[in-house]
Amino acid sequence: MTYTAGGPTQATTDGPTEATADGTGALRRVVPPARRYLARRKGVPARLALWSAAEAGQTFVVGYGVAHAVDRGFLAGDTRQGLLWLAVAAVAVLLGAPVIRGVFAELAGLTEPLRDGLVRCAVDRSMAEALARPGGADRAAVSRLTNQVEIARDSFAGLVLTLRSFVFTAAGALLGLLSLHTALLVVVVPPLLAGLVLFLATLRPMAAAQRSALAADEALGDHAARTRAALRDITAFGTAPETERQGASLVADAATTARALARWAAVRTAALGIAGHLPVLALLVAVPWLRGRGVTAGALLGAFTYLVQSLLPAVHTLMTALGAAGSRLLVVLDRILDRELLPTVARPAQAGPAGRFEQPPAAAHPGGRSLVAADAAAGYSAPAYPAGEVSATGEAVPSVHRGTSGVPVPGPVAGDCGSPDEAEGRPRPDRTAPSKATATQQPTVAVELRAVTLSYGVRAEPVLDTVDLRVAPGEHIAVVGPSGIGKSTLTRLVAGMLAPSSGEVRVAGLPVTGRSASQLAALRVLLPQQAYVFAGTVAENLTYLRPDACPDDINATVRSLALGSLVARLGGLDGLVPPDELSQGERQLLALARAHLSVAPLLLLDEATCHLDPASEAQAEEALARRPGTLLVVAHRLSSALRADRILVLDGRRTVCGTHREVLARSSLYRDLTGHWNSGRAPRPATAARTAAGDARRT
Ligand SMILES: Nc1ncnc2c1ncn2[C@@H]1O[C@H](COP(=O)(O)OP(=O)(O)OP(=O)(O)O)[C@@H](O)[C@H]1O
Repeated sequence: MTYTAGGPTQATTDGPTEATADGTGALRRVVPPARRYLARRKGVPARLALWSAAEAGQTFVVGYGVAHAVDRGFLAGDTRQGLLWLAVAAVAVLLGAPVIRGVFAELAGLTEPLRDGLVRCAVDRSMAEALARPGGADRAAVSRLTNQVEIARDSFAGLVLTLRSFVFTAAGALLGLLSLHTALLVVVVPPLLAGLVLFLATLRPMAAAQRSALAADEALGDHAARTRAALRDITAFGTAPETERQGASLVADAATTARALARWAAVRTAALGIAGHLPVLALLVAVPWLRGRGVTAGALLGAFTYLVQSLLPAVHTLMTALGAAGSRLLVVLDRILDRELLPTVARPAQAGPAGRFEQPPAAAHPGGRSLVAADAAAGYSAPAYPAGEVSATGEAVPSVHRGTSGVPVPGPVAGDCGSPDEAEGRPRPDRTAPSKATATQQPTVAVELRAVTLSYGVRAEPVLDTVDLRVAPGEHIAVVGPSGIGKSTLTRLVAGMLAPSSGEVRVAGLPVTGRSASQLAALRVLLPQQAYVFAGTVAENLTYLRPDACPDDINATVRSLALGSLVARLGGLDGLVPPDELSQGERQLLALARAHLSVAPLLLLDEATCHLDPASEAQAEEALARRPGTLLVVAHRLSSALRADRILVLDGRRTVCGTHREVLARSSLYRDLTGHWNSGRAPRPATAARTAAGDARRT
């Protein structure tokens, strides 16, 4: 499949890398639209400032009224004046409600248009992405984006409120200090400014670090999710070490970015300490000096009150809000506004005449594209998993070509699975690997197992134990045995996808262990139970393993497998295959036809006909048996076993091979199996069979 661990890494780190490189990427991108946004709403901040001033005045009047009611009224014995000042304070309290309402109404004038604009962006992007991957639209993306919009709106509102409160509180506190004594400002302002400057200096690198950490986390998550989805193909193509290496590298990236973020967080904490606590300390240390300059005890007490009650909490809130909400806002805005990710929004040329979005070229075919094609459209076309679909039927293919229909179809990976035909973008067999002609000329044995033992773990009981087998070229072999006995393991060994723990496996006279994917591709085709087809034309699906097949060959295959009606229903050989709309059996038929058309001298069918009815299975197996070459079939029906020249009964150490009559005579397990197949009951489970074998070995 297309999934490449390299792909996501590249795709997701491009932006962050840029942002990290100069530390200003996100700010540079976000500031111009933010300026334009505010410029269009100049009146709103001004009105907000007026309401904020009124709010500050209201707060001042409440305190002022209470103080005078006490000092000039009740304590001075003038109850009337005391009540009058209290009435002033009460009016101020009552006026507080409309003032707060005014503040929030103006705030909404700033935040709600922002939200609307961002929602529009998010919807446009979702539409663009849905058009770019028909049938594969990521519905969760819409919810993710709208969630991000809410985050942006809330962060923005919080920031505006905090900034506003800081400006008015700080101004009030500094004016208060100034009114008490100018010397107080000399002591308080330097550490306050130093902390603020240090804090502002951390903003850009911190945002870049946050973005990088986020991107690294996403790349890692993406890799994990895609690896999980591609496990089967990764195993099939033996690319686990490469996947693991890429995973380890992404983990290292995530750790590095998390450490960078932690370093900046430490600097920010230091800034908070300097601005938030140093002024109080400085004031304490400077008391003798201040007293010498005529600052009274009452003024000192007032200064401490201003610092502890107003200024420092305001600084703390500002830094926390700017640090958390500000960075978050920057990152989220940058993502939502990222034009690179908005193809149809950013490029009006793609809009249709009526202003409707036209489908991008990759989407110009009906739905049901395979994951391969969808991933490729999403940008993951850089191949990482060496392959050639050869081994695993039809689609575990890492790169995407455009077929003659213009539809992306899986193709080979340059360098590792045979050189692509540049003219047609089609796979070619590896010329260095033995061709069918040479393979059939040279070897007298098509498949050979020499004392093959395979255990999946060091201490695990062997699944196959010193198995010997020789299959002649052109022979048709059926492999039977209860569930879990090792039939698939055997096919994977013969296909070269598993290395034996001991012994040797040869195909066409050549050891398969250690061969490259392309060399193995020239030797055999393995069809697993789960048949893959990809979104492309019928012809592209059928000729994938033999791109140079002529129409006569294709038609002969279609006839041999009785595919005529299916092909006709799909619109002929040029009709498009909708993978999601085919039944399992139809998919198996297409995969079988593809194998039939291939020139590999050995076909391995691992229950590849299990979804076919007995008649279709018989037709397919007979067609594949007539095809020049050797056929090894994991049989799940007696009829399938009876069609073979010989039957290999896997039964632990008591594995037997021979004609139906021979194995019937020699293998109790085979007698058991045929009895069960005839009666339709489940055969004896492998574990029981293996326990019996183990018992036999021990005795
Ligand atoms: N990758 C693996 N790691 C560990 N054990 C495995 C692995 N693959 C298969 N096995 C074990 O090896 C044994 C044989 O499995 P295998 O798939 O070859 O059996 P099978 O005969 O094909 O079974 P079935 O008919 O159910 O497909 C089973 O016990 C299985 O659990």
